[in-house]
Amino acid sequence: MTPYRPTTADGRAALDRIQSEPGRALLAFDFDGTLAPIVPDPRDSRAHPGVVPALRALADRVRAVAVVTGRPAAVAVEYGGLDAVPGLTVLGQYGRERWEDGRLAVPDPPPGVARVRAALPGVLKRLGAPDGTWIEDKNHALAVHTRRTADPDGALDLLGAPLADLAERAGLAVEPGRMVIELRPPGMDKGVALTGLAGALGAETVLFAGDDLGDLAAFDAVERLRADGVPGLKLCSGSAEVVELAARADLVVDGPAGVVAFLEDLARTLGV
Ligand SMILES: O=P(O)(O)OC[C@H]1O[C@H](O[C@H]2O[C@H](CO)[C@@H](O)[C@H](O)[C@H]2O)[C@H](O)[C@@H](O)[C@@H]1O
Repeated sequence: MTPYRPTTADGRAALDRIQSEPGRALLAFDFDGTLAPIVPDPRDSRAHPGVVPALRALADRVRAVAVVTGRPAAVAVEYGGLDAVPGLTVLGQYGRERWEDGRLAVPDPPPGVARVRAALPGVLKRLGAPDGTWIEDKNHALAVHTRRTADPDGALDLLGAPLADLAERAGLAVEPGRMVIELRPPGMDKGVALTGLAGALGAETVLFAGDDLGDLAAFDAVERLRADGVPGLKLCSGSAEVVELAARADLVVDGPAGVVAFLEDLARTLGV
């Protein structure tokens, strides 16, 4: 008997279905904050040590396991050691990139990304961005991180409106996240990515686990799938930093360690 009981009837129905018919289920996960603990420098991010064993155990029993991340797909694979999970799909850059079996499909970035890349250092200087502000260049997107400044929230307040203006002039979208503002191509989000993957796989049940604002689009997608008769479970990797996801989730666990414990329990329930 599993100790995990979703607080919603829809969530309980979905978890029951995953347990009774795992071969029809898609299990999809965000990376940072869900599979990997949050760390000050994004380059130091690594999956929780329990992630790969748990995903490997489940991969043989379910229809598919996927990671849907704002990271470049290859970076998530490297930082997560995810190439050890057989059959895993990684949709990177909010679904623009696809990694499978060591093969990576990446479209060209739109020209606005190069314009933002050229302008961003000058914009941050003019605004007086505090020490510790860091630009992460993801090739398809630029992320401005404030976690390592003295006042991360204050820095986000200072930078938010001007970066939104810069993104708009370059034809890019703004993606706010945990102590970060991303300027990225519009037209794709984790909901579009998850819906497309679930449809392509013919998944009859979907679980999505996330922790950050960019994961709300995937929660929206789970709700749309439910309305179409596909049971879905919204799992939140909870933190004090983001409360919006917990409010929308069927089940909240305590950060990446809680996600791993949930996956280990699911694997035990499935007899693997
Ligand atoms: O979609 P995700 O897999 O959750 O990726 C979202 C962004 O995560 C990374 O930033 C976050 O994690 C860092 C490492 O723990 C942390 O330092 C930072 O404050 C967080 O915002 C990543 O750097 C971004 O590129 C991702 O888009």
